[in-house]
Formats: sequence, C-alpha cells, structure tokens
Amino acid sequence: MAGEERVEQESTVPAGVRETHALLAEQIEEHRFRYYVKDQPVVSDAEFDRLMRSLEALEEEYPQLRTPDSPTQKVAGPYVTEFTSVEHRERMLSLDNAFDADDLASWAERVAKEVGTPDHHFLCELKVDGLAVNLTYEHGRLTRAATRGDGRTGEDITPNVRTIAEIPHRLQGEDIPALVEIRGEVFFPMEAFEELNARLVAVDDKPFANPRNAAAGSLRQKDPKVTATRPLHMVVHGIGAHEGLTLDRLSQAYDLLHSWGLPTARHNKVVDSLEGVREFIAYYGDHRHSVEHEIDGVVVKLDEIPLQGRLGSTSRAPRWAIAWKYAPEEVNTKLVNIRVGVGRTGRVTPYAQVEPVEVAGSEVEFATLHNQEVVKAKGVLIGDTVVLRKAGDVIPEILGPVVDLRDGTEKPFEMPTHCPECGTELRPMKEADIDLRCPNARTCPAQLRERIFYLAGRKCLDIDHFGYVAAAALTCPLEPAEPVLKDESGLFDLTIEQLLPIRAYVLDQDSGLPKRDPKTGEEKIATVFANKQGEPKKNAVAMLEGIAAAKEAPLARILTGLSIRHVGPVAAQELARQFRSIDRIEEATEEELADADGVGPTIAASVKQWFAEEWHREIVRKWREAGVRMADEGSDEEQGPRPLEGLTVVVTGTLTGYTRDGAKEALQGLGAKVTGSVSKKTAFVVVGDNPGSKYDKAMQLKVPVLDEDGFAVLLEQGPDAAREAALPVPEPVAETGPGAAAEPEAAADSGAAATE
Ligand SMILES: NC(=O)c1ccc[n+]([C@@H]2O[C@H](COP(=O)([O-])OP(=O)(O)OC[C@H]3O[C@@H](n4cnc5c(N)ncnc54)[C@H](O)[C@@H]3O)[C@@H](O)[C@H]2O)c1
Ligand SMILES: [Zn+2]
Repeated sequence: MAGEERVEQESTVPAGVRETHALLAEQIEEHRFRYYVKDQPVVSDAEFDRLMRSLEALEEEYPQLRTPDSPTQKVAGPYVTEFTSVEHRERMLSLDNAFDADDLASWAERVAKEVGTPDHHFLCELKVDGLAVNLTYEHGRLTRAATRGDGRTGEDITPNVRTIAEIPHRLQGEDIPALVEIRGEVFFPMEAFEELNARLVAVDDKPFANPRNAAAGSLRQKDPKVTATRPLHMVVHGIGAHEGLTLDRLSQAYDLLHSWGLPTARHNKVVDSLEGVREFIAYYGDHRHSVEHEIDGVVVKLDEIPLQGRLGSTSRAPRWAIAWKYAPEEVNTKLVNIRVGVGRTGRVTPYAQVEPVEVAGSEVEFATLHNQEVVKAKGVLIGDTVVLRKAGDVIPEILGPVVDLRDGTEKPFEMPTHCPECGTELRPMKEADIDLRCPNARTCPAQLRERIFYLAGRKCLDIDHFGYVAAAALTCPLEPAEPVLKDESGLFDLTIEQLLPIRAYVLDQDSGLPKRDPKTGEEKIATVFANKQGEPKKNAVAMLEGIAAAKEAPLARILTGLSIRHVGPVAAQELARQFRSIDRIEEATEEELADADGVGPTIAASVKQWFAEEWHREIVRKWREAGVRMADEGSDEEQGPRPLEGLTVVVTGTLTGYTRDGAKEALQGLGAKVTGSVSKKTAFVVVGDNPGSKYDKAMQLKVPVLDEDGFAVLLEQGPDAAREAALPVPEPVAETGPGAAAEPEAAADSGAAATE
C-alpha cells in the first residue's frame, strides 16, 4: 500500500512545482551563458550555487524532473559562439561538491566500498579559480587548445593559448606519448587585476567584475594579440585521452607531466586517509592567501588511476573526485554611495558604502577605495552592483562593477573640493601627490578626533576605556557647543565636571558615521560619560585615571602620540633611545636628528617642521604643566635589549597590516637587518599574499617562512617563538604517506636568542 502511494506521488508533479523547476532551470542556463560565453556574470558564484542547490532539491523530491537536459545533469551549454567548435577526445567534466564534513565522509565511504580495497590514496589538490582548458599534444606538439564547452565540444582557442608563456608548444624529455590531452585551469593573478581594469576603463572598455572573469575574457578573445597582452597563467589538474602512456597513480603522472615542462601544481599532497584530507582542507583554509592564485576550494581525487576507471562518472562529474568549497569571499552588492573620510593626518580618502552584506562571516557595509584615482581605475559608478571581496582579516575591497546590470541611473564619483567636516579647501601635500588633504590640521574635527583616538590607543598611551566614542565626544560633541578639547593640549587637564554634560553621536570607528539603532534605524546619541542620574559612569572615572597614569608614559609613546608625520612607533623608539627627552629632540638641529640611528633626513625634517608650529609647542608646554614626564631616565643598556639584533630578515609579497616600509621599520627597530635576497644566512622570510620566487627559495633552503601571523609573533615574542610559528614546508607530491607537512628546521646560524 505504502509502496503504491509512493509510486502515485512520484508520477504526478504539481503544475506549480513543474513551473518553478522550469523557471529555475531557465535562470541557471541564463547565468551559465553570461558566465561561460559573455564572461560577465551578473550574480556571485555563491548565489549561482544556491540556485543550483534549489534545483537539485526539487529534483530530489520529484525525480521525474531530473531529465537529461536539466542543468543538474549537464556540464553546461551547448553554446554557439564566435569560436570554431572542436570535439574533446575524452569528455571534460565538472565536479560534485561536498558541502560539509558529512558529504565528504560519505563520498570517501562510497569510494572505499566501490574500489573494494582499503589500499587506496587520496590526492588533495587546490581548486584553482579560473577556467578549464584542454590542451592536445600529439607527439609532443601542442596541436590544439579548447575550452570545456558542454564537456564534449569546446571552443578552439589554440592561437590564444599559444600566447601563454607557461604552456610549452613542444613537450621536452622522456617518454613523450603519441597523444595526450592535458587539462588545467587558466587564471589571472589578483595583483594584476586592478591594472587591467584601469587599462580597460581608460579606453572606455568594460571592466571585469573579478579575476576569474578576467581570465576567461582574456583567453576568449577573437584577436589572440589581445590575449598576449594579458598576464595569464595555467595550472595543470588532469589528463584526458592518451595513447602510448601507461598511468598508474595520478600524482606520479603529474611528475611526468612536470618533467615534460608542463606547469603542474605545487601544493598537491597525497594522503592515505580521510583524516589527511581534512588536515589539507584545514591547512589551506587558513593559508588560502599564501598561494600564488585564487582558490575557491580543494579537490580530492582518488589517486589510483585504474581504480578511478572502476568508479566511472555521471553525465556531469566523475565519481572518483569531489570538490570542497571554502566559504565564498566574494559577494555581489549595491554600491549605495561613495563617501570621503578624513584621517588623522588630514588625508581625505573615498570609501564605498554598500548595501550591508554578509561575507566571510561578518556583515560588511563599508569598503576601502584608497583614493579618487583608484575609484576611476576600478570603473565603478555609484548605484552599480559591485563585487565585494573580503579576504580573511583584510579590509573589504571592491573588485569591480557588474556592468551588465547598469540601467543608466549610475553616477560617477566626484571627489569633493572641500573637507566634509570643516569645509576647508582640500589640496595635495606635495604637487605630485594623488592624495588630497585637509590643511586645517589643528581644528578640523575629524583630524582631531582621529589624532585623539590614536593618542589614547594601543600604540601610544594605551588608555583603557578611551576609545573612538570617547574621542568623538571630546572633540565633536552635539552638546556643549564648544568641544572640551579643541586640540590635544588640554588632554591631561580634563576633569569629570567637564565630561558629564557632553552629549554626542555614538560613532562607528570604521566609517566615522553615527551608529544606528537596529530597530528604529535612528542615529544613536548618548551622554557618553554620565549615567541617567547625571552621575559619572565607571568607565569615565577609569578613563580619567588612565589619563593621569599616562603622565608617566615612556617618551617613545608620547612621541608617537604627537602624530608627527613619519614618526611611527619605531622611529619614536629610536628618537627616544638616542635623545632621551622631548627638550633634547626639540633643541636638536636637523643634521643631528638625521644622523641618529634609524632616523634619516625625512623624519628629521618632519620633526623640525612639527616643532616649528606654535600650537604644537603649546601642546608640549601644556602637557608639561600638567605633569607629563616626556623624558626617559637611564643609559642605553637600561633601555632594554634589541631582541632581533643580528638576524637577517627578508620580506616579500603584500602584507595586509603593514606597508613594505612599515614592516622593514618594525624589524629594524628591534635590531634586525632587512635584505632583499634569500640566502642560507637569512633567519626568516616573511611572506604576504602572492609571494613569488623568494618564497620558493626559502622553502628550498629550509629558511623558516612566516606568514603575517608568524610575523606578528616574531615582532612580539622574538625569534624562538617565531620559528615555532613558521609555515610547514610543503612536501613534494611524490612523497606519499600520512603525516602532516614537515616541521621546518630552525636555521642553525640565526644568532641572538629571544629576550623578553
Ligand atoms: N556566477 C555565475 O553566474 C556562474 C555561472 C556558472 C557557473 N558559475 C561558477 O562555476 C561553478 C560551476 O562550474 P563548474 O561546472 O566548472 O564546476 P566547479 O567549478 O565547481 O568545478 C569543476 C571545475 O573545477 C575546475 N578545477 C579547478 N581546480 C581543479 C583541480 N585541481 N582539479 C580538477 N578541477 C579543477 C575545473 O575547471 C573543473 O571544470 C559554480 O559553482 C559557480 O561557482 C558561476
Ligand atoms: Zn577638515
């Protein structure tokens, strides 16, 4: 009876469901066309994947809907495009996804069951975010290159692919087979992306929304000469049809391909258990940005090629492989507005305000745009749908606009000519500067607020309960009309009586805008330092105590807090170490300052300029009157050791928390020597995003490599702790077996011990 009911249900699909299914399928086909043919998708990959999953869910419930032309059963297409179509000798498939640990485990279970032997291995590869290509080599000569197309038939892009330097026109070496199809991913490096869009926008061409589309759009050019100007790369990730080649393990086959000159992946790893797969996934989840290309996940494959054959494929994907996708870092959202913010040094920078979206685990409403030239170069208009990227802990950024969604109401951004907070006319500091500044350093409320916030912050006086809201309340309140601080000179004279009546917006530190009540949407206003009865809040009392205690702060922290241009914590430390008091620094000549260790002419000139301002000298005078010490006692030795003395460090790639100079200064300030090339004498190599050959060299020489977290450990805890925090040395693919990546050996000759 129950069985009959089931059959009954399966045979009738409600008309409404049938229609939903048809509409969804049509939407998906439309998105695929925009993605694979136009290279200009209008939704994010995550959004696309959601649509696919809805379709799959419907077909799960009503299996009759799962017909051979459902998008769930096809790779994509077929499409008629301006390229000649060519048939792949062996089909090019997509991949099934594992969305959670359970999916992965049941895939592994099925593999184990079907291969019938526990003696098999998993090959873990990174999932490169680009577009798939198929290279046909006949007797070692590249005779054809094609896109994936619908899996059976792709587009002939041979002349375009020939322009990619990494792809050999002729294979070199031993055992070159009569025929082999090489599958791989062509990608566009993130760091070249901004420049490409700038070039396109400059000649009124459409910018790309992200690097993956730039890769596809650059490769699928009618004129291969255009492709030749694009910095495309490729990573090999599979083998198709072949003749005259016996293959056993895929990992070993890659070694063979590598020996022929093909660009195989550098981060593959063979493991013999699901545990090893999980470790690989977790490792690259944390080190996603230490790889030379964007990755959107990990692909796990059965390494034994004969066993792969036993598992076979569906119409869409092999059963012997599965893709694990990481949380998406890109989302599409609306660029609501471009605002400008005024920084501590008066720099006025545009930033994007977007419709709030959740990305990489947090809600994002603002993204950096750096300066007005960057806005132009990105080709974004106010009102555009944009691709927003949040990579790890990095500040969110706008990658590019979704041009195909424009309706003509979008407006270009215009950089204001006057300061949004004090109305002063903006100008560049130096003629050649791109950045504009508000010259009203003393009383511009924005600059003062940021300076006070910085002064109270971790790098300077480090005063508890003195955050952004307090800084704003002291410098730009709603009431009283006059702020209690008109510049920083009165900081150490503040009294609780002055604080109690202050009412101010509760400002958001990232945007400088008032926070809003999530329910009413109203801007939040508060008596920041008093409770409802008008009595001092505990935090306000603690803040004043903190300010009083800061009168004894070391000179370096006071100096840093003065916001003298180019005098960050490191330079301040050098000045404090060598001059000992603020008076001696003020009295020193520019030459004397420039001669000091770690100072130099730029900093020296800047210090002189700072003291030349009357209101700056007034700050020092008032602080002294209030009892601020502004001098360090004792000799050099008592100033504490330089924990990185004797170490040579190389910095490569882009760090997120530091400029290259900033990282260098931080290291030098602690006594390290910073050089440009890696040798056996190098104690550490610090790598940011997209490191390059120095990273490889370090791995080769077994020099400990630090990512940004490791770098922080080096600065804060010294070399011994940093060695522990170094990245593991990736194992070459051929070295199979379990076990995590090898511990890096500590450099034997790296000198001084950590002293804390
Ligand atoms: N935004 C859109 O409108 C839109 C439209 C269509 C597709 N997409 C994106 O494309 C995906 C579907 O495309 P798909 O069918 O190519 O599936 P997929 O990207 O999930 O996986 C299959 C592809 O992964 C690639 N790949 C990368 N590294 C690999 C490796 N190491 N080994 C094997 N393959 C590797 C291959 O090109 C392969 O064809 C969607 O999940 C979505 O992210 C987006
Ligand atoms: Zn201003």
